[in-house]
Amino acid sequence: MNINLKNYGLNERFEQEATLYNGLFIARVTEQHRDLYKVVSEYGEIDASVSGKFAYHANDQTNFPAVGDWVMIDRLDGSTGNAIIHHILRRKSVLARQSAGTENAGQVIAANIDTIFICMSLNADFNIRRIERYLTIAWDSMATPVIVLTKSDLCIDLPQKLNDIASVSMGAEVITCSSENGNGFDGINAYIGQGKTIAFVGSSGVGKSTLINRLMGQDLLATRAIREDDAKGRHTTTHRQLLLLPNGGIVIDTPGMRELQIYTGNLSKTFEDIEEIAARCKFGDCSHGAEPGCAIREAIENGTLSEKRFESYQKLQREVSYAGLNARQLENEKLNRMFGGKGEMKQLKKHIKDKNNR
Ligand SMILES: Nc1nc2c(ncn2[C@@H]2O[C@H](COP(=O)(O)OP(=O)(O)OP(=O)(O)O)[C@@H](O)[C@H]2O)c(=O)[nH]1
Ligand SMILES: [Zn+2]
Repeated sequence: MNINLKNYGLNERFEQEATLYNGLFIARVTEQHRDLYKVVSEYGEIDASVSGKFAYHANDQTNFPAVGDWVMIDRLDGSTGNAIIHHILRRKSVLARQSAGTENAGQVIAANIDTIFICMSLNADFNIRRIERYLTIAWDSMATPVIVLTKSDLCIDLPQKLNDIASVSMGAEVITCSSENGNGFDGINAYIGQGKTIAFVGSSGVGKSTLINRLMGQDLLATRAIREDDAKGRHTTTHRQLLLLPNGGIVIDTPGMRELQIYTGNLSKTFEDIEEIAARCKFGDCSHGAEPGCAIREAIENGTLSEKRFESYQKLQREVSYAGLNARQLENEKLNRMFGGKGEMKQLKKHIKDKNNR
């Protein structure tokens, strides 16, 4: 079997890094099941696991391979047993689940994604705070976030909603679409092409599966309507975590992406009370520090809000550090946090600029 890994997103940067590892072969992780991986190499798909040494030195969860990672394996032929993964090539982007407050290391959901489509439906699911959280996760990942407002066929007050979104989108493009009538798919397709890796996040039921099916040109993923019809679960066989789009491009859709939705969804619910109190602060941009008329500090003083709870809320509000920055400043902030080296930074900046100029 001879597979063109460029279709799977292989580029010069990874090819070059791979030359550092003599005698090993480059492959991309297409599936993860606990300790067992599926990877695709030039010779096709093969089962793989990490070497004992690798596991020993990987002191936290984020150092283990994830779907989308480029890895170096010791064989191309599975007839002599699982391939052994010896190295992960440097990740271009990392989508990780934010750990709630504490020192818990994050968990990598997928790696080397170019574009994260943050999906929100224009009817039932519409929630600006949730978009902010997803945006934070996406900016942190180093992938480019694009906001996709789904089910436009069901929306009656689009201008108002677009207005609300504009106040938080911070430079991310906003696309309005409908899988029902196909509107807006040109906007999505602009981010799709050979070797580009994309992913869809968003609450359950916003239409991610429907969208992916439409892009795939076939009903590959069971949408909710089908799952509900199907009490016996005939359609619930696990689907592929990495899909090749018919006209080029790669979709990553792991179970972790689905958990990400639940996780962020819960956060929003969990801190509803604090957001309600904060809405009563005298100043809209109150930092709940020394400002007069701060409803949060008042609530902590009179005991209606626990200080601990407010602290954990603040920890989760990583987006606060982004507030007020424009798109360019945001990119710089991200790059600064991610890289020390100037060369790589320059390269990345150019890359992002090219992307934005498209
Ligand atoms: N009217 C309308 N309905 C849609 C559209 N897109 C999806 N739906 C419906 O919305 C429901 C949920 O869609 P899914 O694609 O299963 O949503 P999902 O985001 O994949 O949900 P999870 O798999 O639970 O994460 C289904 O009944 C779809 O038929 C749309 O553009 N317009
Ligand atoms: Zn306040």
